[in-house]
Amino acid sequence: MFGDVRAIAFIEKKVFFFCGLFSIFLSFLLFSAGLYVFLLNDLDKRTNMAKNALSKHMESIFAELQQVADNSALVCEKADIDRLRRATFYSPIFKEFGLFNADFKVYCSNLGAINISIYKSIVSRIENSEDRKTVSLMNSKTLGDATFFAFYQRPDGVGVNALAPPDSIASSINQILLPDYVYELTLGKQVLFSNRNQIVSDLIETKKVTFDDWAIELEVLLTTDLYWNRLLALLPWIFMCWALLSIILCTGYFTFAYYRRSLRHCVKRAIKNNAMEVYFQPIVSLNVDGQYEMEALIRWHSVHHGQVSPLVIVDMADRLGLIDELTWMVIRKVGDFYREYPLPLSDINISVNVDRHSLLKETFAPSLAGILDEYPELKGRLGLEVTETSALNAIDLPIMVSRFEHIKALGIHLSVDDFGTGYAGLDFLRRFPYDTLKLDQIFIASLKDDQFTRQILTSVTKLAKELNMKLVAEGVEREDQLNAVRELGVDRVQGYYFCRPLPKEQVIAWIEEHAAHMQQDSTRL
Ligand SMILES: Nc1nc2c(ncn2[C@@H]2O[C@@H]3COP(=O)(O)O[C@H]4[C@@H](O)[C@H](n5cnc6c(=O)[nH]c(N)nc65)O[C@@H]4COP(=O)(O)O[C@H]3[C@H]2O)c(=O)[nH]1
Repeated sequence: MFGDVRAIAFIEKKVFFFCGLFSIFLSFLLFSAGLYVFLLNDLDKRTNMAKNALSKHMESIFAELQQVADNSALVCEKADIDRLRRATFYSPIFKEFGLFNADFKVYCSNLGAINISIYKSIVSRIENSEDRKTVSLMNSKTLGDATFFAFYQRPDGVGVNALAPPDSIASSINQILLPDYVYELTLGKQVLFSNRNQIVSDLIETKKVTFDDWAIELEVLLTTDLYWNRLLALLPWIFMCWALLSIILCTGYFTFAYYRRSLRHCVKRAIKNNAMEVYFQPIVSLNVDGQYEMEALIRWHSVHHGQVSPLVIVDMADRLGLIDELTWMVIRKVGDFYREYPLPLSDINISVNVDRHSLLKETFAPSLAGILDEYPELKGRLGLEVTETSALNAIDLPIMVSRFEHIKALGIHLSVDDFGTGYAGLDFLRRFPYDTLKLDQIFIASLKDDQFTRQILTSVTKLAKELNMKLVAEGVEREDQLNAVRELGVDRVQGYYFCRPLPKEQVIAWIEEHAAHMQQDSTRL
């Protein structure tokens, strides 16, 4: 087994290279596509988190304003100014608080009494707002050009405004979005915060959310820079994935290759793909009629296992549960042979080997009838050779007899193959309607020198004649064997003496040559 694995590994050296190449491609594909999807999701998630954080921040801002408004009156005395100062001191973001009246005049601030009118555009926004709140970005003397203003007016007209640097609003979302994402926070048309100027690469995706209550818009940008930086950080993982995938792919490949090269799989595939060949061996008649028959024998040259013995094929097919498929394949090939050479084969019967267990199956005869319909040229010419490998029990015996009758009714000739090697006793011959008895080659080999074998074969020959069965001697290789079987009264001979099993074209050539010889012999007589 290990020798085989090493052989495969040697032949398939380049597999390592391709597995490695494919794995690295796959690892990069997995990680780059995965990262892309992850970042898109993350952008979505983080933008929504930022939106929630900003909403909460705005709520806390107005809660602060509401608290200051609740404690204020329409006066601006020292106590009021001190209160506003305290509010400023304790406020996390506001740097200035002011109070305004129902006419939208700011009359008091933490710096002292003042008198400033609120812009009309702001007034109308407060008036149009359901809960009388609004925010704005305006110029302020203390905090500069773009100062964040928040306004809240109590139902009785007393209102509070507060000023904060614009980036204090953005601070609530910085933790969520920075440093990964570039974002821009705008209020109306003005920018509260933006780090857009940091963008040096292309954009992959932009996500926008708006806060309709405050005319605030948040735009979060996913840049290719972030993508590549993250991918670079994932390099160690990509290499680990590459190594792992390479191992998995190579192991998978070699296991698969080993399995594909196993005899089991090769036999299975060859039967399924009809990839085996059938050779034909003539069975020559010793009578003057010169009539002969042929036996179809399976042959298979496997790419991985070379020439495989028919006995091994049959055994493996049996173990794989494909013995019937093998039989049907051989019979169909015999049918094709008749179709291809109708004239030379017109008077020749061909027999096929069949496993006895197949014959016991109820489906065997109907399937065979189906093939005979498919190949009418087989009718009356097909024979089956059955080897007796085990004794039939009392249950199987009557079943077998009825199966035999069914098969014979289809016009099929039946032969006992390898007679003498199995359990087929003389009583067995009387019970079954066999047409032909084939004497196993083991007897023929020892016939000349072994008195005992000669005696057995003499009585078997006698019985076969009594039962009106044809006799075939298998494995006749030499002339002395031929003379010995002739003396016994055997009328047909199969063996290398006449012809080895041949592929179809060669056996047709043999038939034509043999016919020519017969012709010459008969004219000489
Ligand atoms: N030494 C010697 N051998 C000779 C001589 N003349 C013929 N043979 C060989 O004897 C075997 C005769 O076939 P079998 O007894 O049915 O024995 C067959 C048969 O039982 C089985 N087999 C072959 N083809 C099939 C098939 O299609 N289906 C099934 N179920 N079994 C098959 O495999 C066995 C072996 O087949 P093969 O190797 O083709 O061997 C063949 C044939 O090549 C000879 O003069 N000397």
